Amino acid sequence: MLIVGAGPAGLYAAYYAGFRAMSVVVLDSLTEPGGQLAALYPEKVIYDVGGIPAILGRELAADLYKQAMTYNPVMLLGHGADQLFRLDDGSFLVTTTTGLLIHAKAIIVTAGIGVFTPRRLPVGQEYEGRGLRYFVPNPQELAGKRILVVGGGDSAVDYALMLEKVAASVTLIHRRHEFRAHEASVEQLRASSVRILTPYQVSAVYGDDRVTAVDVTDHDTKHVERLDVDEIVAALGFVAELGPLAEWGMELRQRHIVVDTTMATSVPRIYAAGDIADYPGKVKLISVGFGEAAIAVNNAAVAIDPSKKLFPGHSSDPDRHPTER
Ligand SMILES: Cc1cc2nc3c(=O)[nH]c(=O)nc-3n(C[C@H](O)[C@H](O)[C@H](O)COP(=O)(O)OP(=O)(O)OC[C@H]3O[C@@H](n4cnc5c(N)ncnc54)[C@H](O)[C@@H]3O)c2cc1C
Repeated sequence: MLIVGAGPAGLYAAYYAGFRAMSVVVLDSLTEPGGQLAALYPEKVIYDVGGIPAILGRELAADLYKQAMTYNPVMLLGHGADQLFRLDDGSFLVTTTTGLLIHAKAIIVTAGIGVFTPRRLPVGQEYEGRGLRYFVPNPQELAGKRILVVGGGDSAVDYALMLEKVAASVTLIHRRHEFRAHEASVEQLRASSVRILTPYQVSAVYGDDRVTAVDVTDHDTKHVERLDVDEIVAALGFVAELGPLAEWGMELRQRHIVVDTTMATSVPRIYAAGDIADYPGKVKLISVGFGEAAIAVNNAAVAIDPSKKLFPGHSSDPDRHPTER
């Protein structure tokens, strides 16, 4: 089973496909699991996931990842799904943007709002992974460091506030005077120890193996300041597009994949779940994506092997779960 997208729907589908004893490959073009939770709102509290009264986006992403890994799927992060080839026996070959070839008897597309690409910092891209990053899944990784956060939206302000608690210092630069983030967060930011520089942009990045310093330039006065930093967190937003999946032959409606009540798309043995799946009455929520993922996996199990039952049994049944509780 190939699952395209490691957002909440894809991670949950990976768990469920493992529970159904399938061998599973999960692809995500991003290097972090969690989809929108990790990319767009890691520091926001989510209140409407059943059974979890309140949880941070990044914490839910981490828990979903842990659950997804229960049956050891092959998790290919940083690999986008690219071209689809259908074989005579009804199975598929899918190429990845990184040159891999994956054979799958069925596919579940949980691609959310499509391929997310972080808006890159215009300079210093060669330092990505060596002091320049677009995600902070675990703030402790940056404990004691001198950090530059770049951006003016919710993610940038949330990251600055989160990192202030563990970092040696945090500077936030934004190219405009006004922030796009929630007013309350901006007020919190102004009251914090975060150094705020506006309207500034990063004009050069210096380092050897890793980033050591940056030049930041005042947009109005062109004044340049050199800052010694250990880590740059670029939170400049993401671009999302359906990308190669649009060419897979599935019926689409307004950039979403049309599914029936079994989550089947118009291409046999390709299913869709989560934000990308569309049907009358669709509601785009994490909890809805979980249910759709379970429906998709169980129907795919029967499509691959008609001798299997649609109902998977209960995970609480004795001998059905591999981990200790
Ligand atoms: C600010 C904000 C707050 C929100 N708050 C809530 C809330 O409180 N409660 C709630 O229920 N919902 C909330 N949502 C909505 C919720 O985040 C989405 O419904 C959920 O993330 C959808 O999950 P998904 O797995 O379908 O897709 P996504 O989370 O979008 O994940 C899809 C993944 O697929 C990957 N992908 C796409 N195309 C490809 C490809 N070709 N190859 C490989 N990988 C690919 C992407 O990189 C991405 O990681 C919020 C959304 C936002 C933006």
